[in-house]
Amino acid sequence: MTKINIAPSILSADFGKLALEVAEVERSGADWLHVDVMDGHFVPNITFGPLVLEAVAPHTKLLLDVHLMIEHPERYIAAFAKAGANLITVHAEACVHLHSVIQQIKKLGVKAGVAINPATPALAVREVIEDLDLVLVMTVNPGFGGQAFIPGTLRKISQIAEWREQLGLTGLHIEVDGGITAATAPLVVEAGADVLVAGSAVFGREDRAEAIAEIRDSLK
Ligand SMILES: O=C(CO)[C@@H](O)[C@H](O)COP(=O)(O)O
Ligand SMILES: [Co+2]
Repeated sequence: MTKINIAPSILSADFGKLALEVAEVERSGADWLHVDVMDGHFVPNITFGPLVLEAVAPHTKLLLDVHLMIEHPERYIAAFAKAGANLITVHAEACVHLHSVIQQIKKLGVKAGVAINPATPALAVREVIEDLDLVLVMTVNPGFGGQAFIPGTLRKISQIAEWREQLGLTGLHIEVDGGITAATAPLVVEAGADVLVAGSAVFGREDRAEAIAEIRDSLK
């Protein structure tokens, strides 16, 4: 059976006590920590940069999963790797030379992911899929937490899972991001996802252990 990883997104955490928030989701059964970087250009919202990641990194042993929603990600990859990123995901829509950006990430000894927006076809990752550690299928339009899951993204998850199977890419993760709750988690896992980002569904709840357990229980 495939292990399903739950990755709380710190976008919905209380930034005033970020280290405590991160420690709490780690104690509560999270597998990865999802770090949403937004630049106010690729997406309308602005979050944080490598300095905040560097401040968080010593407070957790969770895999640091950095989601770059920024233009020109190639300019910032080295800084995020140095700050402690274990996995860096760039958007296909933000990279003119996607293959080259993936190689840049891997040369730094960091795992590489490519994200696609709801309107971007799965084909956008097909030519590079064999070089990747992860494909991130956005299940909402990027920029904000707390949005509703877009059901039309399920067929893309299935398509990517089919390529994973056909090409024997057993180590390739399929991550989903946006609107993941105990209600939508079974649908995306059924389609082939194995990394579930959950922002508001975890940090929006008082009891984070209960929130993570509810998502896991929904998969039984
Ligand atoms: O990348 C993003 C948003 O652009 C996400 O990682 C959000 O943080 C997910 O939030 P929820 O939909 O789970 O509240
Ligand atoms: Co994200």
